[in-house]
Amino acid sequence: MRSTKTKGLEKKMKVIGVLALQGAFLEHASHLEKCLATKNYEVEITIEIVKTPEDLAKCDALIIPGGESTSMSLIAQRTGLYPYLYEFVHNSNKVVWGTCAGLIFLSAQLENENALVKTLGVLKVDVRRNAFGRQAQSFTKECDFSKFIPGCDNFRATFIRAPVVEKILDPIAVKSLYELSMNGKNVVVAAQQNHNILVTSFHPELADNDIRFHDWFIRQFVCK
Ligand SMILES: NC(=O)CC[C@H](N)C(=O)O
Repeated sequence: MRSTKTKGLEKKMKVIGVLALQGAFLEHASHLEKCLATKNYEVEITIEIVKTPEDLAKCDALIIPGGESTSMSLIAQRTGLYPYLYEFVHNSNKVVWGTCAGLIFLSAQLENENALVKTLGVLKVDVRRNAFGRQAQSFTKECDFSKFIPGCDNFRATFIRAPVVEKILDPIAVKSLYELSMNGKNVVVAAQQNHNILVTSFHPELADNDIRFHDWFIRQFVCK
């Protein structure tokens, strides 16, 4: 474990990577920077923009951002990064957070539009892509996440051509954190697998100046 000394106190160091093949990676980096600038954590955190296996090798945690999962998957394969990503996300000592397309990329099973996406297959769920429809059906909803983020009862969650978890394939490993009602049934839009994998259908990185979700991710997953 890497460590650093500040004022005589030994602090563990952790590197949070943001996968930068395509999509909203800069927005995640910006929210993480705001967390580091305004909050105190028990570990020393640095942020790494990840494009190569060398970048990924530095990381303890990885955020896979929103974008287009088909493009993300194809770019990962063409750049040769795919096997390194596969190994990383299947390593239980690593932390991973997939948002939107990142959720799709991590999933074991796709209900639809699966022809061109080679997923990383680690998240034991069945996911429906574009579950709410196309871009025109994208929306922002104020959500009460206080059941798992204390006090966070009014988070403005943005859903952009969002996927949903239609079925949890391993209910021991995967816990639903938040659900929405869709066509008379509940669908999962935030979930955790074991202690180290978080997925959200929505984009906390697009919540203007609201870093509560990223702060919770750092405390709940990265600092643990
Ligand atoms: N905002 C997003 O990441 C959209 C995901 C995209 N609709 C897909 O299926 O890959």
